[in-house]
Amino acid sequence: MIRFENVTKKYPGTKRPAINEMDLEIARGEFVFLVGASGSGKSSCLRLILKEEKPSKGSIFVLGNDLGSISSRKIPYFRRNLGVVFQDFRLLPNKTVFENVAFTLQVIGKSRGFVQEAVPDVLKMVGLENKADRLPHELSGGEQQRVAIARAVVNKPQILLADEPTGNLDPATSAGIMQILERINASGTTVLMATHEAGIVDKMQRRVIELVDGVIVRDELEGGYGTTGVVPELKPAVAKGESAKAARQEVAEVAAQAEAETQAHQILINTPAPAPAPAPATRRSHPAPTDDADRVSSPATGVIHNPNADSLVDVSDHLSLAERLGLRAAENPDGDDEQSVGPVR
Ligand SMILES: Nc1ncnc2c1ncn2[C@@H]1O[C@H](COP(=O)(O)OP(=O)(O)OP(=O)(O)O)[C@@H](O)[C@H]1O
Repeated sequence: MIRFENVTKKYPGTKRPAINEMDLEIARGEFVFLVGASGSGKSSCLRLILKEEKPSKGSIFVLGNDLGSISSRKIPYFRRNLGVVFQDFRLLPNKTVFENVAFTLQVIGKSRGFVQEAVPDVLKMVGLENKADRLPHELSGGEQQRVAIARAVVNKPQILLADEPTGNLDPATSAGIMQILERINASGTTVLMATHEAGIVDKMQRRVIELVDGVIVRDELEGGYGTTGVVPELKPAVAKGESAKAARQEVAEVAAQAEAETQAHQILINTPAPAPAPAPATRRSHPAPTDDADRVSSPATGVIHNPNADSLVDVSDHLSLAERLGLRAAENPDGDDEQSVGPVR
């Protein structure tokens, strides 16, 4: 489902690569934590999967697509199979909960009937069915993140990428978010989550991939947050699951060795855990969603236009979000006027 083959990513002007000769395979339906110190390459990994960044070397395959062969014009279509959740929620401040979630579907041209059915369903799934008319600043941080998750999964993506989704939330709220992500995973969506939250990783006991300086140093099938530097560097195999199995064996050996040393020297080792706060916005009244089945966008004007409707919806202030969510191409490299937002295939 996701495969990295000898992938290196080096940003211009940097001395060492953010991702260094990485081999990785994630199968359909897995729940995978990406852990590692700040700067170890977690976000770079997610951006490469989203094709927000190109590898300097190597190949990346996602959902059967070789990302190197997807043209810029096709990227928004590719990204419709991927949901993304960020630490800072990235909601549209002047739109209600319903509108924030509906926006994703409207931009990709779903009909009003579809929107009216899908949005309440997904809001129910995240427990916000009674807050559909609230604006983001009228919600708690946890509720805002639940809206962001609803928005990410309303189009039933095959893969959900989450970059520190609990980073701004307290532990109890984070636990609620993790339950939602588990439910989404149980329904068949593959989840890849970058996190620093040791407590969450330890509790869930899912596959854990640990990065140090852009290199996978641990790939454990049912792992905890772990302790960077204790586990020796691994050479992950390309074949599915091989690296995880190898990691498990290595970890077991290291654990046995550590246990023996601990007994011999009577050494006690302690581990800590973190948690910080959220962000708000402003109000504007909102119309009911319009029929967007034939809606197209003009990258030049930043306006979504439904040729069958009387009105234009100005989304110029939302373009970067649409781009970020992969719903609209940032630019048309072919230089023609072909629209990058269109009907679902
Ligand atoms: N756009 C960029 N230009 C140059 N260097 C970058 C860029 N993005 C990331 N880097 C560098 O690449 C390395 C990996 O960064 P990345 O954001 O992937 O790490 P991370 O593990 O997600 O960190 P954090 O946990 O702090 O979010 C870091 O050294 C970072 O400074």
